Amino acid sequence: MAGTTDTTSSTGTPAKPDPGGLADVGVTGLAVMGRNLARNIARHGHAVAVHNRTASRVDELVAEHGDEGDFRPSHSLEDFVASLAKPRRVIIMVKAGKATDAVIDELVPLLEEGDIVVDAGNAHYEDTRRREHDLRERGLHFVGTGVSGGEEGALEGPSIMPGGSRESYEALGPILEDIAVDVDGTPCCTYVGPDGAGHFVKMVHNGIEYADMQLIAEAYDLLRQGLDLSPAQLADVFDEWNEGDLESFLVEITARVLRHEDASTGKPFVDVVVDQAEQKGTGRWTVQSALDLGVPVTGIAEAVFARALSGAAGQRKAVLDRGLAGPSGGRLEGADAEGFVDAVRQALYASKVVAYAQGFDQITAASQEYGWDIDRGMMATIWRGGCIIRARFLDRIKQAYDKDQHLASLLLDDYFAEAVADAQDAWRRVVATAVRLGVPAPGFSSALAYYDGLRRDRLPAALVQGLRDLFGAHTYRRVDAEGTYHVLWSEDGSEERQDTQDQGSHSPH
Ligand SMILES: NC(=O)C1=CN([C@@H]2O[C@H](COP(=O)(O)OP(=O)(O)OC[C@H]3O[C@@H](n4cnc5c(N)ncnc54)[C@H](OP(=O)(O)O)[C@@H]3O)[C@@H](O)[C@H]2O)C=CC1
Ligand SMILES: O=C(CO)[C@H](O)[C@H](O)COP(=O)(O)O
Repeated sequence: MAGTTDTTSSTGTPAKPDPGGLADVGVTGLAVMGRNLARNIARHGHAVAVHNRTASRVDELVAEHGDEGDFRPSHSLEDFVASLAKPRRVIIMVKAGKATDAVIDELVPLLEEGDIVVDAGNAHYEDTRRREHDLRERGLHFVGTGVSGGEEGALEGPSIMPGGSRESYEALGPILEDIAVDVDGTPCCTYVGPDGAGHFVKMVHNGIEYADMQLIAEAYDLLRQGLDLSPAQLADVFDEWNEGDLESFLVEITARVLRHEDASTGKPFVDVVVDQAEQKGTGRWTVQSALDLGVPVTGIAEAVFARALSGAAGQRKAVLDRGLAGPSGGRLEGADAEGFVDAVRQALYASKVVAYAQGFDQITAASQEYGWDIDRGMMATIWRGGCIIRARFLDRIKQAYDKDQHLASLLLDDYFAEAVADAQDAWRRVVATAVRLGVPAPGFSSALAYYDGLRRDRLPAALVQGLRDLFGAHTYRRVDAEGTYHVLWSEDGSEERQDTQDQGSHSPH
């Protein structure tokens, strides 16, 4: 019963708040995300204890929204912990990194065995693994959970990706599923896997978010440069695309941003914004992790590098001042222009499929590496609503993994294989046009290169292996025999088998 020691009925239904009793759950860190998450929890009938380092945020929350539910404000962590029913469920929603460690250090001595500490910020999954290990040793559950949806999602229903122990999910899951957004009767929240799994999946979500936005930006740039369409005309194009396979939150808000006019100048808003994309780091983390796991996430990497290039202001100015050669440029005319808008739509869709396929490959690799046993179909399910990358085609991804849990690549699923096959002529045309016009489209072109690489029977990696063997005796394997080999490049050019003593020093071939 809420307000005593138990907050959910045996069916997992939230119980009615008891104003005199203890709180069901606590949130510390009441900036935009924590404040809205606490309001969401309270609106769902749970008594929520609220705390923030700077006490005024607590008072503001209660003054402005106290009538939305049962808030239990505290100005000290001691009072905050004392106001919670046991096992205590504490959600930390503060700045990722040192701030999270500082809050955990202060919180842990106040807790008891069996209590649950939830980090709902954007933590690095390696930090989460470390914290989970340390807190487990002290008898506490540590749940690293991804929360996506931004300020509005936190309030109206985010997508939630919790990791940690299964046992902790038993106690926490009902509240999280309650506040998560619902799509077709399914909450966008599920248990992801042990220790850092939740934060890993959130990190990849953000990486895909970077790739998605880069592709959208390239589509906009190509159409603006190639066809001279205005931002307002492009807003209509994105609106139309949002009616079809590309339907997604990011495409929807692209139309809004492109249609928006700057109040002080009357110019299109997009033309008064400094063209340097910033980043808080989750995209970079995704690429760093992918490098360690050996998974090509070219779409995400190109997006991170494109932001870095945009931010290299000094270098860009120096190049602009000097002027570097490019194509004569010009707009697309006649047959070149005909059908180009739709070609870009198809290129965007195909490139997006590649970016998601790569992101899911990274989840697969990490799940194997860390023994997380992540259900990829469920990840697609909980990304269908609430989060920034929510999109119609996540239903298709869910269906693909429902059909084959061991699918080696999303590109192999019949639906996606056919969709990309249908789009490929347009995709090639768009990439070729971008090259011809000198419009940078690293997302589109790297996605196509990845697709073509994956399709190839033989790759030039064979030559790379030969070069490595020549300059560094790094060895190679043969297509027609087991073992590893080395050519005696500086002797008579004969081949040696390297991996077995008893095979003799020269290859039988
Ligand atoms: N903003 C967004 O759209 C999203 C954010 N996130 C993640 O959610 C978390 C919260 O984000 P957001 O709401 O934007 O807030 P911020 O990331 O701006 O963090 C501000 C909060 O952190 C607290 N804080 C900072 N340092 C400390 C410290 N040393 N000790 C105690 N508290 C500290 C602040 O307290 P004080 O008021 O005292 O300064 C404040 O409550 C972050 O991890 C973020 O990455 C996740 C998804 C989306
Ligand atoms: O977590 C998020 C959504 O789920 C944020 O949108 C993300 O932090 C934005 O990242 P960046 O500032 O690096 O673009």
